[in-house]
Parts: sequence; C-alpha cells; structure tokens
Amino acid sequence: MTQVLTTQAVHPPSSEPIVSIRDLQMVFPHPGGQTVALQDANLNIGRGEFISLIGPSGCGKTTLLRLLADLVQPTAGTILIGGQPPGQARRERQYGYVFQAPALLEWRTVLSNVLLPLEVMNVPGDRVARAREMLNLVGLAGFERRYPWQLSGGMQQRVSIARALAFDPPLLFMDEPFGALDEITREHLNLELLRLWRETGKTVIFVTHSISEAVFLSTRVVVMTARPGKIEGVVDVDLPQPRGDDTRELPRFFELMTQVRELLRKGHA
Ligand SMILES: Nc1ncnc2c1ncn2[C@@H]1O[C@H](COP(=O)(O)OP(=O)(O)OP(=O)(O)O)[C@@H](O)[C@H]1O
Repeated sequence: MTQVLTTQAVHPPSSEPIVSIRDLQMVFPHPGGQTVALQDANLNIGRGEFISLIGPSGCGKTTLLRLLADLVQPTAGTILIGGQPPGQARRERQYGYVFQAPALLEWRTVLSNVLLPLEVMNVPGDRVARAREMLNLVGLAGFERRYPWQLSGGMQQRVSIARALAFDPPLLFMDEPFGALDEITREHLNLELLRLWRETGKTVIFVTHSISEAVFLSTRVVVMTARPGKIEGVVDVDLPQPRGDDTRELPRFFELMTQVRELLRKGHA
C-alpha cells in the first residue's frame, strides 16, 4: 500500500480506527474455477474520514462494502467496525447503506420510506419527527407526502440517504450513489453530501468511478486494481475545507487527480 501524502481531514481521525481491515480476501467459486474478488486488503479508517474507493469495473469495490456490511463473509482476513465484527456492528446499526439505485418503495410516500427501517426495527421514540429531521438534513423538507415516482433521480437518491441516516449510524456506506445522475446534479449532490458530512461528523466510505468526484469529496482516495482486486495505493487529499465549486479550480485539485489517475493506470498495467 503506497502512502502518497499526509492526511488533512476536517474531522481529525482518532487514534482508534472506526474501521480496521486486515489481510482481507474474498474468493467467489464458480463452475470451473474461482474469482479472487479481493486479495491482501489492509486499511485503517479513522472516525470522521471520507474515504472513496475507486478502481476498474470488477476490482472488488462493491464486494469490499458488502463485506463491511456483513452481507457476505470473507474467505480470509478480519474486519473490525468500532472494534467489533461486522455482524455485531450490523445488529447495533453502526452503519447505513446507500445503493447505486435508490431502491425506494413506490407505494409509500417519501416520509414513510424513511420511516420504514425505524418501523421494521420497532425503534422507540417519535419516529415521524426523526424521519422529518433526516429529510430536512438532505434538503427535502416539504416533500414528505410525495411518492418516489414524483421525484427526480437526484431527489430519490437524497431520500435513500435520509433513510440510511434514520438510525443515526456513525458510518455511511455509499455504493456509486450518484453514478446514474447528470454531471451538474451530481456536482450539486456532492456539495450537499459534504455539507451533511461536515454537520454530522459521520465516517463515509464511498464507491465511485469518477476521479474528480473522489478527489473533491474525500479525505483519502483508495485506488484499487482488478484481477485480483487489491489496494494499489492511497492518496491523501490535502485540499482545504470546506470545499466548494472553487475547489475544482485549484491547481492542487488537478495534481491530486493526476496522482489518482497514475495509480489507476499502474493498476491497469
Ligand atoms: N456473489 C458473487 N458470486 C460470484 N462472483 C461475484 C459475486 N459478487 C462479485 N463477484 C465477482 O467479484 C468481482 C468483483 O465484483 P464487484 O462487484 O465487487 O466489483 P466492483 O469493483 O464493484 O465492480 P463495478 O465497478 O463494475 O461495480 C467480479 O469479478 C464479480 O464478478
């Protein structure tokens, strides 16, 4: 693993990592062979970091998120989330998960989509107030009674972020949440996400295919390589905070994009 620069996080990571990944390996068997989706992955993530995972298609980014979320079990290695195995972290609702597609229930209103996980888990307290608060946080106050099909793709993805935040988890896993959106909407949601990250102090692990999105959002960019999926290097993003549209004009922004691109090329080679 290559350390390229020093970390400059807005929420300085504590000495105790919130996520610790050690010698992680994931092999999927298939008829006639096996796919090594992930090999020798090692990474510590500090509380309050914003980590992007970037790499070619099939390099194991989603697999890594699914392993962290206890949706699949590794063939070797260990993961600790807040010092606990992923299964325990899941039971304690330590993370929210935002998928590439918003995956909202079409027959439920925006408010009741955000309420759903609170209802399913029978969370005590004023659930409606909590759901409204989350919708407010993602800029959707006033849209509570709309249905998903009445919203744009970007707004639907905001609803799914509000839903993932309903339990107020310290960690947010996001798998290419803005991949299907046009560039301007994506840039707008990037700004919104950074605002949310600053206001809440959550730790975010974000999968993307976009170099500029990764550099703009992150405190560190983890570059992965395909077949077998490995961590090629980690770029520490020392751009000043808070970031805004002018961040994209900084010479340092372009330098960091070049560093990420070079690591990606190295991985491809
Ligand atoms: N459940 C599964 N069974 C068998 N193989 C799988 C399974 N899940 C993933 N794989 C394989 O593991 C590899 C990594 O897949 P993964 O979806 O993690 O990649 P990715 O980097 O997220 O790709 P993309 O950028 O295209 O979303 C791929 O070769 C994929 O075919």
